[in-house]
Amino acid sequence: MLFHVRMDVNLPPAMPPAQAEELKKTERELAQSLQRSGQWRHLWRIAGQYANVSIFDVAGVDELHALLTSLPLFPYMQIQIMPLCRHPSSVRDGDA
Ligand SMILES: O=C(O)C[C@H]1C=CC(=O)O1
Repeated sequence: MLFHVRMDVNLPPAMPPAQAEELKKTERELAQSLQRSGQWRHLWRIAGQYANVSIFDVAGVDELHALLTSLPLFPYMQIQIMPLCRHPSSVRDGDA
């Protein structure tokens, strides 16, 4: 099942820079691992914002929830989720 997810990151201004860098590093490693496994299908930066638009390919909402809450930056993100289904006019076969 595909989900469109928008994540807006808001790190507290008072967070020590070294802690922020460590969080971003561990987030990057996990995000890249999930991309290689195919669960995190697309990852795009929203221009000019500390935010991304992503497409996840997971079994369902429970797996998506577990994945998102496992992200190191999860406590500092606002997340919007849109479940996707195939558009009848899409010329692509399969999903996305
Ligand atoms: O930078 C972000 O958009 C937040 C998060 C998503 C992937 C990653 O490496 O960090």
